[in-house]
Amino acid sequence: MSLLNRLHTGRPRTGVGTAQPPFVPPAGPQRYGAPRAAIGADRSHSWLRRALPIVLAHRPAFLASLLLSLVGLVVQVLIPWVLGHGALNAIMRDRSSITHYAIVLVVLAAVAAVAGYTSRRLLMTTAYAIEFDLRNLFYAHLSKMSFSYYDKVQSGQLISRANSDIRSVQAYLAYAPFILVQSSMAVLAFGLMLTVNVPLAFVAMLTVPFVYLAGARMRRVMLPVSWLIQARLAEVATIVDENVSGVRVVKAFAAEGGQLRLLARAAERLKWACVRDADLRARFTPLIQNLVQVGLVFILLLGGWLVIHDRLQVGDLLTFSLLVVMLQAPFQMLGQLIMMGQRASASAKRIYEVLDEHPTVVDRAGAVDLVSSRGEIRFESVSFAYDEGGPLVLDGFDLRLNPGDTVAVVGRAGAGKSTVGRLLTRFYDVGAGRVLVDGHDVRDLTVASLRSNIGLVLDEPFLFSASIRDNIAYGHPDADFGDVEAAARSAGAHEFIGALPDGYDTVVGERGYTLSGGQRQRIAIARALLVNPPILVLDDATSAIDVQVERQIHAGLRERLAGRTTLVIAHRLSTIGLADRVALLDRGRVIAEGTHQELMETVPFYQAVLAQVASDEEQQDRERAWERSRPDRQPGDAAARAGDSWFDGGTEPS
Ligand SMILES: Nc1ncnc2c1ncn2[C@@H]1O[C@H](COP(=O)(O)OP(=O)(O)OP(=O)(O)O)[C@@H](O)[C@H]1O
Repeated sequence: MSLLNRLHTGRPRTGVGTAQPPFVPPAGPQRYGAPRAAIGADRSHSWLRRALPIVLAHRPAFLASLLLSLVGLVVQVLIPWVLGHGALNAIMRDRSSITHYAIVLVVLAAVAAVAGYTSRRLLMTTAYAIEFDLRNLFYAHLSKMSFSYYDKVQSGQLISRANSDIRSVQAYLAYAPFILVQSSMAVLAFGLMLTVNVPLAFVAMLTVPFVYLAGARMRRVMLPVSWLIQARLAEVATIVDENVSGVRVVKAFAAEGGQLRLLARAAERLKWACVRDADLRARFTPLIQNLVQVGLVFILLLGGWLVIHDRLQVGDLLTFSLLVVMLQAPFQMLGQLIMMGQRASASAKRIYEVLDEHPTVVDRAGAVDLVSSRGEIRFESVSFAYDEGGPLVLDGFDLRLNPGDTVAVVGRAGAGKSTVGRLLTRFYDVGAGRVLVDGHDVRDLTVASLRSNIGLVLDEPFLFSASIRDNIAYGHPDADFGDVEAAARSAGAHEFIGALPDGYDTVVGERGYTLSGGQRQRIAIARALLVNPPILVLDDATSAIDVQVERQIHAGLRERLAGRTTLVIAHRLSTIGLADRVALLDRGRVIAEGTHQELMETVPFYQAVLAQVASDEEQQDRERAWERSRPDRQPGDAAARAGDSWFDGGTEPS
């Protein structure tokens, strides 16, 4: 039994089923699961309120941490109070009581230490759990977004939002309540002051309204700067990302200098924003922190006067001075909290900008699964533009493929050939008309089931930094080695893979750049064949393969294509040979259909298109010759690099 047939057994040949229920994370400990909560959907709410469900999802550990921090705090505040009393008692009344007070102080210090450690440990764990949830949420959202979204965004922007923005939101969500609890030390200290001397307690707090005013001003001026920093961090990330992904183009054009200047300019702009931020911090932070010290001056003045006039005990004055110093730490933290809050607010808005975008291609209510398609495809009066109100790429496009047909779509460059394949797979939805598979509008089918019935091979295949075997088995990870090898043979890849140092275990470099363009394409064809889809779309899938090798691949493919519906987006003369029928595309519609021979004989425009294709091929041949002469294609290097130990500091979770 062939691989093709084997993979089909056990499933009905054709039909539709009910839509799959939404993904439910597996039960049990959520170590690597879906995020525990989502960001609030109401955009009119503040960023903090929208983020609250994520924090609340970690309530037990979070509350325990806050409670312990409160315990530690109360004990810390009690220490000066006990000290003041101890001093007073020992000096004025009973000297022997000093031992008793010393023991109480040691016990209090021990309780404060244990509570402090445990609360911090719990807080850190919660902080990273929040970060984990935020990042998963962000990635899960990105994975749902449609192609039209990725057409517009820069990957550097997304990377920066997934990293530094999430980090600053996490820091605030986790630490703000902790800092607020710590700041309640000020309230406790004030309460104790009131029990000692009421007028003196109010004098100690004289400067607090000024602290509030300075804090409010600081918040106002820091928000735009925080936003600017995050935006410029993303700008730098984008340039670095483009330089790394596009390093071959940069080097081919000897444009390193220009790119460095571009990066330096972005880094300079980032530096300016950071310095502005530091300047504002330097102005406001000491002001907020030291206003409290001014209170100490008033305590000493009034307290000293009261002691001299026997209206206050020396021990009470000592307690007061210690309590005023205790006020300082919360106010220091308050300054920090304001800064963190401004950065988190800017970052949250940048994250929400992504999360508030909705995918345009989604499962409709009542969508059904396409199960083992027969492979009947129809495009009916399809019109499509990439941008709303933009030029129509397809305009009244009609095409029919019966089960088992192999049809090539041919047209000038930019005529819309690849767009036809993208509409079939619902990378985009049609503007008007319908695309039908087995008689079902593709919009009435679940996206996942539709795509699992279609194998798509693109002219620029993306390979992952993994072994060749894993790359081929990407869509079918459980496939046994025999099937992987059979798919590779059909794609004409087996021989060159066998010649690599580690054969199928050879790890390819990022995006598969350690292989030639033609080798990458053959692996991509094998990857699609292994999934064994009833429908195959070959979008210029052999463009980088020598004509000789392509002929061999065609022989293997023909065997595989039998009984399967194949749409060939043909940019090459030789590829057209794979098809039984050709559809000629011009100005968004099919203007002629027939065999290659019929069109050659009867349609002069077809001849003109093929003449253009031939001239493009010559250019591609020249580029391929250059690619072959590149010195940086060393498959063995990638394997060696992949074997490098990158982490020695512990055991990573598997
Ligand atoms: N993601 C996109 N966003 C906006 N316009 C696009 C997008 N992709 C393609 N286009 C435009 O749509 C038109 C058709 O593109 P398509 O890739 O389908 O043409 P093609 O016939 O396959 O071209 P080629 O033979 O050069 O690969 C082109 O004008 C192209 O500029």
